[in-house]
Amino acid sequence: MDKGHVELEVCPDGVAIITIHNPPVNSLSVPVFLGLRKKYEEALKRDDVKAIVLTGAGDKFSGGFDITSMQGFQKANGDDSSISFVSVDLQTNMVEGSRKPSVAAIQGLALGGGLELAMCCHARLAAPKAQLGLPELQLGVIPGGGGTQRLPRLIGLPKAIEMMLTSKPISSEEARELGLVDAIVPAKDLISTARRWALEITNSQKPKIVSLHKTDKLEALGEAREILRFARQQTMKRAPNLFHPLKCLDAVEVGIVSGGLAGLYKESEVFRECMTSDNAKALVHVFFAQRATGRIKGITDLGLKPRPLKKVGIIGGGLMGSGIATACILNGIQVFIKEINSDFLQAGIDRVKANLMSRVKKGNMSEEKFNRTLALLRGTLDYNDFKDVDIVVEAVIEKLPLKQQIFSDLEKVCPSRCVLASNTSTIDLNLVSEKINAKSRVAGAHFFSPAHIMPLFEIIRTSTTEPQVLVDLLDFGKRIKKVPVVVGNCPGFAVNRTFFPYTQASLLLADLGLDVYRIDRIIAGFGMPMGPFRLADLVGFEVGVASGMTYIEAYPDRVYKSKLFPLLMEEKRLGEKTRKGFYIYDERRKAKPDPELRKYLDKSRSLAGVMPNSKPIQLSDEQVVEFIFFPVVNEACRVLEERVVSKASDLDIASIMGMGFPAYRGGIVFWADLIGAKHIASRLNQLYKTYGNFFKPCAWLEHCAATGQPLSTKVDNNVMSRL
Ligand SMILES: C[C@H](O)CC(=O)SCCNC(=O)CCNC(=O)[C@H](O)C(C)(C)COP(=O)(O)OP(=O)(O)OC[C@H]1O[C@@H](n2cnc3c(N)ncnc32)[C@H](O)[C@@H]1OP(=O)(O)O
Repeated sequence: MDKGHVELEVCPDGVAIITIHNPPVNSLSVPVFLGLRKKYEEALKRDDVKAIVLTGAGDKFSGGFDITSMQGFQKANGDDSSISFVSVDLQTNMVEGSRKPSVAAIQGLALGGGLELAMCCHARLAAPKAQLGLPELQLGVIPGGGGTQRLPRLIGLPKAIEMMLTSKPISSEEARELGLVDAIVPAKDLISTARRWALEITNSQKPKIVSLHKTDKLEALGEAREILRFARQQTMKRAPNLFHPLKCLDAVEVGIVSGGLAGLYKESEVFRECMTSDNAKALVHVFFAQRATGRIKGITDLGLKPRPLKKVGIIGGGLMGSGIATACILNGIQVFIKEINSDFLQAGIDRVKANLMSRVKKGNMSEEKFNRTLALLRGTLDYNDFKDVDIVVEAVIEKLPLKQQIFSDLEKVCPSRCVLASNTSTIDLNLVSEKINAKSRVAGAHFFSPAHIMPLFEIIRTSTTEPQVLVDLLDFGKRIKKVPVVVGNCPGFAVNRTFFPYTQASLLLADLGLDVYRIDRIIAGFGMPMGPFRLADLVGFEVGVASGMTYIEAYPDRVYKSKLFPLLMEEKRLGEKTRKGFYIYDERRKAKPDPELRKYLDKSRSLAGVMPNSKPIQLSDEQVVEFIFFPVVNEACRVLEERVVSKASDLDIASIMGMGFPAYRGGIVFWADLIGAKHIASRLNQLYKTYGNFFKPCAWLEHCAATGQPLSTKVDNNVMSRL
């Protein structure tokens, strides 16, 4: 596979243009670094070269270090000898330390190692709207090409720390204001201006700035230490399970206390250490897995192109319908929302307005943009406006006859090319489409609530869904900035099905005498956005119980039926919306533990009768995590076994985007493989002996435990059989 190269062209004015070629983002692979060294050696040696312009081919400077090689280094257990020359020998001594000035001509993006390379140059010119940033932390590593040293010296510590810790890029315009970029130049004039600039540095008409030696933007030592102390505190609060952000701050501090070069050595040491951490492996896996969800054998490799998408029809303006409508109009797609009467319609439109207004209130949307966005929404009480829609998403209550009627109507009124999708989360799509002829146009479009915020978009294919329909829905998902994952048609589809044991195992633990608030603390400490009981309050018990019933009916061999929900519901404790569930809520919806919960727990425990000798069981935090997540892994294995997803990494992404499973653990299957099937199966077998079938390991898990095969290898042939 071509891993890129570097070209050198010497112009008549004595400027050498060194260009990185490695599409699509000019990433810095080993051959690119070797090429840079070779071309720099040549340019520095040649008498006809007075100055250098460094740039990227096409419309991008560089997207940074080649992340595929990072996976290679991880597999080689951190052996990075092939790039150990980069930070000091190439970038610091050869580029930055050279007598001949270098000017970076930045277009499109300069991220990670790309920006680090640019910061070694003696000036940086950027085309408008380029993106500049150090996003390494989101890959579980730290900037390893001098970023921890040069960025603070160029723009000051607070902003540099913010850019590194958040991984968020800034625009060329902001970079110019901060001093990271010396001038903004129209793209067409970028190279010619950079050439002139480089010659002016040679002629001492412009300063030759060595970033690593700059001190004017650095705070005094005492102040710098205070800034770092505060950043560490915030980091520990925000990401208590991650060590690499703290390590990044350590590298910054060494540079401030002992000088830039000492900082570079510290940075290299930390970079190597982080690269082989489980978190970096997980986050790099997530980077590629997320981009792979849209590639499905037998669907996206058929040469089909998405059909034009201008108008979407949505049936139902409830919570889901209004959320889906919001996601569409936010991304420029016209929406017709249909309701059964004008009151419901108005309520639906008001929900969309409220969704948009919350952006305005947070300062993320102007009034003008609010009005422009809302103008894309139309309400209707009949199907007249559905004559030219491209996709319809039905989002009404979970009643099969109603859905069947709607699909019959849609088949009559919508154009024959129109995709007919249902947002059902529990009903078999084959039943939804049973009464229509156009079964090939039917698919599931399962959003997660709130639909305009949650990133996952499950696309459900039935045995009759045409590939073209899936290609259209994949495109729709991308257009509305979701991560689309195509899954098979089974109760709960991929995500809800995999996670149904999550709530049930938690309920069993509660019936075994564990404190529900402790369970929530442990699970939130593991990295979930909130614990299972807080989540149940948020979702609402009525919804929770209805979906729980689906699994009890579909998978009766492996469910746990607790009485806790019904007991709470009898007293109208329905969760956050009634301000009483497992927690009690004040007017600002802040959750507080409720001492009254005890009586419901006692009753549920006595009805369940699972506590040995009526005494609570004792479990460590780690055992609680295993008790709750190992049954989830077990169900994930069944999902793989039945080929509900086309590859294990799709389930990883679905668990992260749909359930909030921590990305730095790589997703449910990746995490399980790090632990190993052997330990998981053995623990589940112990629990199975004590508590029964709910924990019985499935065949695929047992097979992997016996053979050492990774769980993720199940669906490597990318064929879905469960449709
Ligand atoms: C030593 C250093 O300090 C360490 C580092 O530099 S670590 C790397 C730091 N850089 C990054 O984190 C940038 C990662 N990339 C991105 O954020 C985005 O890809 C981007 C903003 C560059 C482009 O986004 P977008 O236009 O939406 O395209 P996107 O689909 O993400 O990427 C296009 C292709 O380039 C690949 N790609 C992007 N950045 C890459 C990189 N740094 N290395 C290898 N491949 C990369 C993607 O995998 C994708 O490949 P595919 O088409 O086969 O799926």
